Amino acid sequence: MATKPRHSASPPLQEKIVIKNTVPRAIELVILSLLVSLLVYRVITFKDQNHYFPWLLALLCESWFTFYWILVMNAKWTQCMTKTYPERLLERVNESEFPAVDIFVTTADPILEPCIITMNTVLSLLAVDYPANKLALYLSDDGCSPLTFYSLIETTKFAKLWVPFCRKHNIQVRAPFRYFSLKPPSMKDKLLEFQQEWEKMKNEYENLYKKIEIAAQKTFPCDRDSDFDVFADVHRSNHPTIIKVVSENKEATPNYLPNVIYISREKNPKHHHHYKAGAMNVLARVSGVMTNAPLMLNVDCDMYANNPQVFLHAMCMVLGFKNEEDCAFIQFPQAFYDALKDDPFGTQMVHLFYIANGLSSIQGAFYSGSNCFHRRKVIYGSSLNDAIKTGNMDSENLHKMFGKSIEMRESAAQALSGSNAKIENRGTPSSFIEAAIQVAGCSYEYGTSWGKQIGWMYGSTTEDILTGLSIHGRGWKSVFCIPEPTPFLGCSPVTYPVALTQQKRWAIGLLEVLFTNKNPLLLTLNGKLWFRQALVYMWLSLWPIRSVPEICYAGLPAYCIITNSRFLPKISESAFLIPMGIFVIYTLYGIWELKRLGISLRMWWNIQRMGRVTAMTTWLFACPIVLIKLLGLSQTVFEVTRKEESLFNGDDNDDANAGRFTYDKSPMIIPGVVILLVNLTALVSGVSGLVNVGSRENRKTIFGLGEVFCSVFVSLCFWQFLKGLFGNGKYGIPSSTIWKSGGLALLFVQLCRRSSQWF
Ligand SMILES: O=c1ccn([C@@H]2O[C@H](COP(=O)(O)OP(=O)(O)O[C@H]3O[C@H](CO)[C@@H](O)[C@H](O)[C@H]3O)[C@@H](O)[C@H]2O)c(=O)[nH]1
Ligand SMILES: [Mn+2]
Repeated sequence: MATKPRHSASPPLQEKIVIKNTVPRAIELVILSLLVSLLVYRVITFKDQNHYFPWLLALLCESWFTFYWILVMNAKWTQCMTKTYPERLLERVNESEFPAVDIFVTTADPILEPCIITMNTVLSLLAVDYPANKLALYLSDDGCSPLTFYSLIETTKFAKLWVPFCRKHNIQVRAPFRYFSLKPPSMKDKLLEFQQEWEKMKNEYENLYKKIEIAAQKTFPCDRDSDFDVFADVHRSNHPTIIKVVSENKEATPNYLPNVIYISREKNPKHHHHYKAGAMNVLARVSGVMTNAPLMLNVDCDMYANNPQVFLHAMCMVLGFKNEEDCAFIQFPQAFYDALKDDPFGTQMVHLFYIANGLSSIQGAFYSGSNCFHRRKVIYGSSLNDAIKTGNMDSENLHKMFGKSIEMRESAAQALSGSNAKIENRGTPSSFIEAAIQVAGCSYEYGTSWGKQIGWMYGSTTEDILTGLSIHGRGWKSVFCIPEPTPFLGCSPVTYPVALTQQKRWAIGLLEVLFTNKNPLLLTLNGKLWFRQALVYMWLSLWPIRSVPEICYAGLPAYCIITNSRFLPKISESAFLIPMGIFVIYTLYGIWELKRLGISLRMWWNIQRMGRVTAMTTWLFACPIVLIKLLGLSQTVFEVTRKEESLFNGDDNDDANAGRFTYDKSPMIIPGVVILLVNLTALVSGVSGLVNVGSRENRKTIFGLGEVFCSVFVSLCFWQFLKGLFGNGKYGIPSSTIWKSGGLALLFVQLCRRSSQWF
């Protein structure tokens, strides 16, 4: 069923499609009623228990799971999708009236984020199907690396060949490393001209690749000329601002290259630089004074544009909504190239599809940090129906909010009032270098609203979620859209330790959100965040807290077997059907949901299994880390995720080992190993106990099949850790981790034995 057509003569540029969702809703309600029945059963039978402790703990955990299930149901209740029609754009608007877009690419470390990856992202963006005079690409380099700057110069030279080639032959994949790794196009039916140009491009790209590779091996990438002088003796965490206009479209011709600007913002150990959020705010300001486009696209350095029409899809939404309030930002999905088969580490997030579609029926998708078009005025703090929106801010207020730069204040006033649409009349970026350097200074933000009310928000290592939340909190809606082919593709972690680091940062950041003044519940009470949207934000922010009930529940079956008690109804009781029903229906439903997305059974299992493992390892760790931060004892850090140029470029040179778990000394896996050891101990002692029961007539086995089944299930979830206990080299869990975990497991078993006498 489609929503009401627009009352205009021309067909719509975008449409919201509501997807029928009756069966999933019914199943979810069944699961909910079973969960509630289980809680009721527990309360009623509480007094009949010999052991109160496991029963009470199970009741508490299941209450949490029920509450969480309601949050999930709320998030997925109505499924919507937005469809765009870029082919209709030109019927509506003249190309010269397309809004300008400032493109932000962030990179932070040329080693963790190899330059060639960043440069391919840059190339793919310079080559998109959009008038080049409407675009400016800003590369923010938090690594302050001359190599990145050198690579950008060389890449821009190559782009002068590459971009016309892509446009002329309508190439679909415009990141050369991907294009040339595809099967070469069959040349038989191609013109000789194409064949020659293809060969030439391939050679040119190989040259670029080699230049960057050779430069990366030197202490300084090239001869120091005047351009590179500024990089002499800089330290990445202590240096002045460096801004270089690498290429300028002086004549503003639609077919030339977009402006290309390199930025390395000032850093000083005395000033907190706020990681990516800080970089984004500098990008917003520098681009504000230089080009001030009404839209900004932000991508991580590894997210290349895989669909050259992505800007046109975005414009369908920018121009296609009658009320701009319906479209504060446009989020395209985060998808990955060369992703590990079947998602062994559970990092690819495909199962969040239904949540994203569910959000589309509320206030719209989360902002997820990359692949997102923002309206500049929304980033500048504009709320619906307020003075900021109408641009009625006096100069004093502008000063307070945006800082002392006159150029910044003027450009902000223009952006807020919407009068920046015609950027052609501005000077070229290079005429604003001084103003740009001023606003990129590390003390510029003091006493202003940057990071608090405007720009990217500070206070969480998932600045994306916090920033999106603050936008929704001001009443705006957002749009999520998945055109074909997938608009952006990036890297997902290819080793387990990298996945752990990423997951830890997410969990810390999500939990931090709850302790800011943007707590979703506060924003519903005091702001304009919709209640249901707030519940979805709660669902997300509570990920780390979830670790506590999950770990308790995973310990319960072991506890019961060791202490010969139970936390599930006996198999002979009809109430046994309740937990069994939940397990069976939930499992089948999960499989069916993912089947509909074309996901294999194996991948479903990996996602399920890693859901448990991640909750009990990295998420658990996030809780004390955030607590320590709240107590003011330390700061949280943004650790950059390592990107691999190609899956097989790591130290494993064959794909047989791709996706195999490797381990480092990270303490994060300890709780997982403990849970595994405890459950294995329980199973062994349980089975041997069963064997012995006959000989000890007065000792009746109380725990039942349910407990044993759960214990086996938990052990299966940690199967990779079990392999790690016996693995060699990097495939083995380090012995120090095993010893520590063993000790803790032993302690747990002893405590179980003792405690069973007390409860
Ligand atoms: O001090 C910093 C740290 C990071 N970055 C950049 O931030 C981006 C994202 O970092 P990455 O390590 O790739 O994080 P991921 O976990 O892969 O990123 C996801 O999660 C982040 C929030 O945790 C979001 O910011 C990202 O957009 C989102 O893709 C990269 O381009 C980095 O270069 C900086 O510019 N400065
Ligand atoms: Mn990333």
